[in-house]
Amino acid sequence: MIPVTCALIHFGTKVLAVQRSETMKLPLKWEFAGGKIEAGESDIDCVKREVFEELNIHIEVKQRLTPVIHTYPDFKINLIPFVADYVSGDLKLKEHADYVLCEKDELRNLDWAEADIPIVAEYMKY
Ligand SMILES: Nc1nc2c([nH]c(=O)n2[C@@H]2O[C@H](COP(=O)(O)OP(=O)(O)OP(=O)(O)O)[C@@H](O)[C@H]2O)c(=O)[nH]1
Repeated sequence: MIPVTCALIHFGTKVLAVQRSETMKLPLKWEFAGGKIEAGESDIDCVKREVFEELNIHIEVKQRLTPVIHTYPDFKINLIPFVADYVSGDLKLKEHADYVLCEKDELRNLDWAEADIPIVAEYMKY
């Protein structure tokens, strides 16, 4: 099972979602920025590192949501979500096809990676 972190990043009242590119696994699905935990790395250090690598921004982690274990046809992940605030940096997409800043109730309209669906549902009640 692959441990993966992701961040629901607040920009004021909005939250950031990113779209996977056509060449990534789960092409064109929406997700929260993040990635695989490296050996010896904490989950919070991981999410901060991945967000900077993917988006060129710094975040402050505020809260951990409930992890989701999800089995895709060819791999299984433990997806660990964090709510975070944007701190600094110009947002630049390094890997993703697109991004959107959504109000909470707009998140449901995106075509999410399956593992993210329970996270979006929990965040609705947050
Ligand atoms: N970062 C991130 N990954 C997610 C989310 N939901 C979800 O199913 N994943 C899956 O978790 C896996 C690990 O994320 P990653 O971004 O480090 O991996 P990747 O597939 O881009 O890299 P890879 O091609 O080197 O394996 C991906 O296969 C991705 O599809 C999410 O919200 N954020």
